[in-house]
Amino acid sequence: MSLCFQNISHTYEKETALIDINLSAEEGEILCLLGQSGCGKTTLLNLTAGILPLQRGKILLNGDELASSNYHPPPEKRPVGLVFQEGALFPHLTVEQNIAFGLTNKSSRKRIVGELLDQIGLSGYEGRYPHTLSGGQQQRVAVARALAPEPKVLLMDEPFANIDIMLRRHLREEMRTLLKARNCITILVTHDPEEAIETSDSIAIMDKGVIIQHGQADILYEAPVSRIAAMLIGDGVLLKAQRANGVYETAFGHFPDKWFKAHSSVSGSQNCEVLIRPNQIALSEDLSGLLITDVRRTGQSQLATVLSPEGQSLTLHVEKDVNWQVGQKVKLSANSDSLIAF
Ligand SMILES: Nc1ncnc2c1ncn2[C@@H]1O[C@H](COP(=O)(O)OP(=O)(O)OP(=O)(O)O)[C@@H](O)[C@H]1O
Repeated sequence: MSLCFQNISHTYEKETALIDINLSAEEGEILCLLGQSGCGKTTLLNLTAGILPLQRGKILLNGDELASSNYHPPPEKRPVGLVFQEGALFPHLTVEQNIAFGLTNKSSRKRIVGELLDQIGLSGYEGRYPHTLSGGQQQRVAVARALAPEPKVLLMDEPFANIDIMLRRHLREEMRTLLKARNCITILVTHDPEEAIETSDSIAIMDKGVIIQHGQADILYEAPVSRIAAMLIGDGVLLKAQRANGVYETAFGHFPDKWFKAHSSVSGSQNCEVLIRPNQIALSEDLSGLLITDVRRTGQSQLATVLSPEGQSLTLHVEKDVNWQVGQKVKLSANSDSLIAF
């Protein structure tokens, strides 16, 4: 089974929300749409769910049309489940009635609800009403309700956004296990990079209605196609530079070409930005170098702030093998040839 978006574009009156989206996900895959507010994530979900009619392009499920510009089945006729930011459970229905809401076959109802309650860890909560549940429990019930009719596609729009951070991590793990067991295709919308990395199998990074990069988190981390992609996935700082004669001149020293990935070096002479991920740069003592003005030990690494001769500050994650101190003077060097520039 696969879900395929082909040449999807969408415009709201004057505003273009999606431009020529091409994307696909396979059976059992959790695909995350990651991007800043307003980049078009919810619009793509709504087109898939049937909340919005498709204006251009096609959505195919296993090769068959799920929707196109002249085929628009209503949401209830699509094999698609939907979970919103707020569970939106029916307040007057019990947990059991909420989960069973979309089930038509009475004989299998009890069994399906029982199995789902077990999987979401809420067995015994059948008769409770939504207002007596915590936020996390309500979201679990919302997911169970969406999964009960066994949709082929599950759409989740920031489902953990209103849940506190500790529980959110736990819930993400739980949901990933549940979704993998169900084997449906999940599209998860988030603007939280950590959630995208930890929950999904692949990530589509969106910006201004366009998918700028799609792939596994590690590829996106190591080889982002642009500064926006770089800053959306993983920690890092961007440092202004000018490249000339095989050297990137920065306020914090000269970075030679050999510190950079071969294919990602900016060519010729030009202004650019160097991406520095945690632990890509090492410090070494240099009495005529950059002054360390602050050091914080984070457990995994050290956050060291250095001052350029012109008074600019740069804070970097550096290895914790040397305990750097405020007042020491240092120079920067690359730990490997893995820097990239845009
Ligand atoms: N009903 C609407 N009418 C007009 N413009 C809309 C409508 N819905 C969304 N838009 C616009 O379309 C663009 C994409 O919106 P969308 O809600 O899809 O983005 P998003 O990435 O989901 O944002 P967020 O993360 O804030 O939910 C935005 O510029 C938004 O202002």
